[in-house]
Amino acid sequence: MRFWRRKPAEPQQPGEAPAPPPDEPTPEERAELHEQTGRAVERTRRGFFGRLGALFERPDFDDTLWDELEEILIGADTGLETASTVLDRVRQRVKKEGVKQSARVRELLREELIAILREPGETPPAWARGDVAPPLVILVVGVNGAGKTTTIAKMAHAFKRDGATVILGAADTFRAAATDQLKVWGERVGVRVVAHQPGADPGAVAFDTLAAAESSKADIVIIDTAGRLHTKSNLMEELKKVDRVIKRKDPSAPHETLLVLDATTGQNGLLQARTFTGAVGVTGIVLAKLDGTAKGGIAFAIAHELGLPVRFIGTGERMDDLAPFDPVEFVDSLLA
Ligand SMILES: Nc1nc2c(ncn2[C@@H]2O[C@H](COP(=O)(O)OP(=O)(O)OP(=O)(O)O)[C@@H](O)[C@H]2O)c(=O)[nH]1
Repeated sequence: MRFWRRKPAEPQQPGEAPAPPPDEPTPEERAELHEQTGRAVERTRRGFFGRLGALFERPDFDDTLWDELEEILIGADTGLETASTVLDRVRQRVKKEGVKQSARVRELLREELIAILREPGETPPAWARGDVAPPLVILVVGVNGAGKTTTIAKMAHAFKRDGATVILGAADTFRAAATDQLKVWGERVGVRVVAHQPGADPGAVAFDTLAAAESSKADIVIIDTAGRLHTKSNLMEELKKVDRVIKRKDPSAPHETLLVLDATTGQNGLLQARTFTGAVGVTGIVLAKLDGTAKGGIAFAIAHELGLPVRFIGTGERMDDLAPFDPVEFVDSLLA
């Protein structure tokens, strides 16, 4: 699956054709996305959404259907508010259309689940749009252990595969191990890592990473940050500072700020997300470890309650185990 798209050269003459629209995925890429998404939601599907099959097997339905649907959605960690919204919308349409067949309810449920995931809007991420002059800067935030470092490595690997030169910035200077871990991944992926001594100023690391990207004409910069939550206010101040340093170098950057959430923590992740979005302008979510949980319904809560798009899903521990998030693919895999 192609992730990154280079900014086309500026048109030579005024009036010359603008950049072409993003490439449509090839049938092979579609198949790959389908396989990866299916694998990532396997547990959620088996755990909760699998029960939908039996519900909709009956040709008609009665009022108990709504309670059962609510139980399934909440069980998968969509949260009460999001579950109620989806089901209210389905119910209204059922009433309006005078639906009698459960197969039609299933169709409406599918449509409303997709609509929820599309609520944050459908603007593609900066790396896929091809409208950012390099270096494209991605700031990555999230609590320790969420899967930040692994996700950064996976992203770097994917962008590199697409032909981009990538530089990583180890701005989690709080833990020496974090820098070491990023360096190990950098070597494995084959991308440069800019790092300072433990305890150094994370802003200085960000600054040097951008400078290195500029001088080497890199396409993409990904900056790792600290994620200790026990000194929350310090952490948020530190993140704000990193963000300011980046903006001083390039006022349009960071072009994306991604919050990595551990999908296995379900609704807890939502609370974390609120803390981070309050401090830095998060533009998207990465749901790491989606393959390891039956709580994949959290994706609906993220879209509906935070209004943030999910950009990537973690589908396993290997370098290739990262997939772009596709609302239709996601819902169809859950309902399969
Ligand atoms: N199954 C699965 N495991 C994952 C995924 N992403 C990360 N992990 C695992 O989750 C653990 C934590 O990942 P890290 O990348 O070290 O997490 P981090 O947020 O950088 O944590 P710190 O380095 O402690 O800040 C590792 O064992 C990863 O292999 C995923 O998508 N699926």
